[in-house]
Amino acid sequence: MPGAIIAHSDRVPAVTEFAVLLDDLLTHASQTKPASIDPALHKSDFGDLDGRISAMFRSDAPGDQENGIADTSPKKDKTRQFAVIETAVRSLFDHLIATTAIDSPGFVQLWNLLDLVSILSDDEHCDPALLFWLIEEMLDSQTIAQCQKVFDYLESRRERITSSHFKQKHLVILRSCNELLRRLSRAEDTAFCGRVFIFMFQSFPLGDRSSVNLRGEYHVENVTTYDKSEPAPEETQDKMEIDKVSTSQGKAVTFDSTKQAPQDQPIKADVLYPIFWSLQKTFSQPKKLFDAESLSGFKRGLEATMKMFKAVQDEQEASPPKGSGESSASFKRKREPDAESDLASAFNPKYLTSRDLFELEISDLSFRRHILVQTFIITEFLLYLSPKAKEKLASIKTPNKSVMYLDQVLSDEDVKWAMDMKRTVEDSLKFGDDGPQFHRMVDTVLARDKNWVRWKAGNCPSIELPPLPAQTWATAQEELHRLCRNKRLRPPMGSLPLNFMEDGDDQQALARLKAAGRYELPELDSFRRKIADDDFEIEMPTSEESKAAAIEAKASKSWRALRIAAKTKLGLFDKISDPEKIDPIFEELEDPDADPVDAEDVVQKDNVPKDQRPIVITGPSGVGKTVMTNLLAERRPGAFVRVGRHTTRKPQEGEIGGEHFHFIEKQAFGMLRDGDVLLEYTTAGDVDYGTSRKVVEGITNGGKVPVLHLDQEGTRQVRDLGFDARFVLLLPPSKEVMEERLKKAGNKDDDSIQSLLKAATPYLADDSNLKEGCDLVLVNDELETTCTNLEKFIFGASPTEEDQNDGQNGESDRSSQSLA
Ligand SMILES: Nc1ncnc2c1ncn2[C@@H]1O[C@H](COP(=O)(O)OP(=O)(O)OP(=O)(O)O)[C@@H](O)[C@H]1O
Repeated sequence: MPGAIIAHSDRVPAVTEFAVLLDDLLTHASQTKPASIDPALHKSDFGDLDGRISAMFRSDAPGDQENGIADTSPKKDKTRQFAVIETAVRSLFDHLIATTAIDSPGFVQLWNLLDLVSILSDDEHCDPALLFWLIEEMLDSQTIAQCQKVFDYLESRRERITSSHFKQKHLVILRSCNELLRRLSRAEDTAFCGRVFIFMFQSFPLGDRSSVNLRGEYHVENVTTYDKSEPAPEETQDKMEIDKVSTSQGKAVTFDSTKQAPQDQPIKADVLYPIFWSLQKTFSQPKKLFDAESLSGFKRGLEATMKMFKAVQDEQEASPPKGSGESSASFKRKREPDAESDLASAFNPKYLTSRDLFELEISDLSFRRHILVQTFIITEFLLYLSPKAKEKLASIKTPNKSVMYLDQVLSDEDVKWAMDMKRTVEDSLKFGDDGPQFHRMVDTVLARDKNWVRWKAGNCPSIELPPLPAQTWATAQEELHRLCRNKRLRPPMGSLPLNFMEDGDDQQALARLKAAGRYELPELDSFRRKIADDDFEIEMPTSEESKAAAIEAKASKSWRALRIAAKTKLGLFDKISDPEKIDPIFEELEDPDADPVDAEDVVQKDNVPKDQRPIVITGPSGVGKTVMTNLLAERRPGAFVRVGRHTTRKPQEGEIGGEHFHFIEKQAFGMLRDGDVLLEYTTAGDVDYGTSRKVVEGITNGGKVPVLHLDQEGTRQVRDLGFDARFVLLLPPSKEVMEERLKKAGNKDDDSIQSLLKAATPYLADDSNLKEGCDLVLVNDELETTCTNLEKFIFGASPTEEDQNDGQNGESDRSSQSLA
């Protein structure tokens, strides 16, 4: 069929000649692939492609002489070759497009032609952008439905057609995709829009700024229309709750908090309806909040909405809907039984805003989540205007002022409002069986988005690291050699430096020298966790230095562990295939009788409880979590390991990095949080705290029981996540006793002691909410007794009455132990 066009296509002999070749190549290819887009054709499907093209475009080819266009300059040769191929390809392309329907089997000729052009452009026989010029024309000439077919082709070949010469192609790709997006309706062609976006995201490098919204424009065309008329006349009592105000678009109804009827009671759904939908305007154009009046109206509207959401939630909690979080008594209208289980049916790019649907909608969990996510985003936007955020933005070197809103600074009162609102939204997002996970997902996505916002504010600096200068490379290698040399020259193990004896008097020095720890071989298993900690640091380094130190420390620990293991577990060395992973030596030997180490293991196994789930100890700071865990670890050596939280603060006196806390920089903490590495994270003032999943897993894998010390919020988070642990609440016996103990400890000033006591107030007030979800509640009166009770609980024995009496203090209402 292509032959049909040769006759009328071109009068330039070289073009005609190439058209003949094209015809021949496609006929050959059509024997390989008779119909459909897939599979893609490869170079081999076209026979001796290179040979035939080179023969045709040799500068002394006969056609050139005839046309008087022979030019020996290679550049002109290339230009001419590109022009000839493009003209011939376009002729055939135009002909095929004009004569063949995209759905007909004959259209495979066009897909084959595109594959051929892609091969020609990769091999630099034609202009690299030719394929995308043709695609662009094709998209222009087809209906939306037909364009989907073109996208089937593009998606199936994406990697291949974008892998080389991307620079020459990227503008055409961008232009065609944007043009297509302009034609698509976000509401009706949502899925197709998504395909186009995904194609762009996957084709363009991560740091490419071509499709970044650098001017910070909002998609304001997506207008949400709703019924702005007043509520039905019978709602007379609610009339006092509403106050009509004129807005720029006409009449809208907003909520007047000053006339608000009963506190904490939501207003009626019909009254809320216009207030609720009017929020959409601000969601789609947050810059409206720069106006003080709009901001205060928006705040009131949002508060009313959240109050309603909370009421719906409370009702649903009291009488959980069957199945999927549906409405309860007061929200009588029901949906189809399993409509919600189908995500596709729950998703609609446009809100349905009929007044009749409103009650039904707000009783629907997935609908509320849409609004909550919008609210979460807008509170983040407001907090981006806070003085603190402005301070951070001030450090940007080449700021993109259009997305920084430098002249807008949020007042302290509004910052507080935004923070409170964010907290309320977060609580609501956690509602429902999968709520905690949903909240976590939203939080993670938005935390990552903040990084993009900052990148945009910094004018999209390159995220590619420049190649290392040769000199740096050479220096690093030299340093490496030096380190290796040093290692070989190290003194043999055992002759460790003795200068620690120089401190203090002779008696002290002698005592230090005699210290049992100096002569005992460390337990092999003790290296397992330490190596896991080093691995963690290597994977998620705080800084380059700490990574280098961790690599060195790991090598040293691995070497020492291997030496200890060599005495008893040499048989396991065979299992080590990678010198970086010496885990096999921590396994048990297959024949327990032959291994004396097993005797120790038996003892250790007695120390480890049957239920090896982590223990979470909650309680106010200063209640005695640390002493309790230490005592437990002393009584049951090797069985319990305290999980050090990661924190962004500096170490305090007596705190050991890696044991009490893992001290890291803010940026590293952000990476852990964004990478979903943390089981829980909380912030106190400016300091972040969080527990790494990996640290907990490292301890559990080592056959020990992790003990986590968490505050109320951290405990709530791990519980929400469904973390399988045993929860123990430790309470102070009384304010006076706690104060006395803190004073006795002597490492805190009066102010700190007072603030610790203040923070402990809910725990001293016997708040029943605190006890919810706890497996054991202990009052830390007499340390030994409390620890015994804890031990009994952990090892499965029920506390005796005697135990309970033992632990009682003077107060009649605070027993030392109760199993929740
Ligand atoms: N039952 C007890 N009897 C006497 N002193 C105690 C008792 N429990 C704790 N203490 C003392 O109270 C002080 C605070 O205890 P500890 O450091 O263990 O509290 P914590 O809960 O771990 O605090 P943080 O959460 O701030 O680390 C310590 O000096 C400790 O010796």
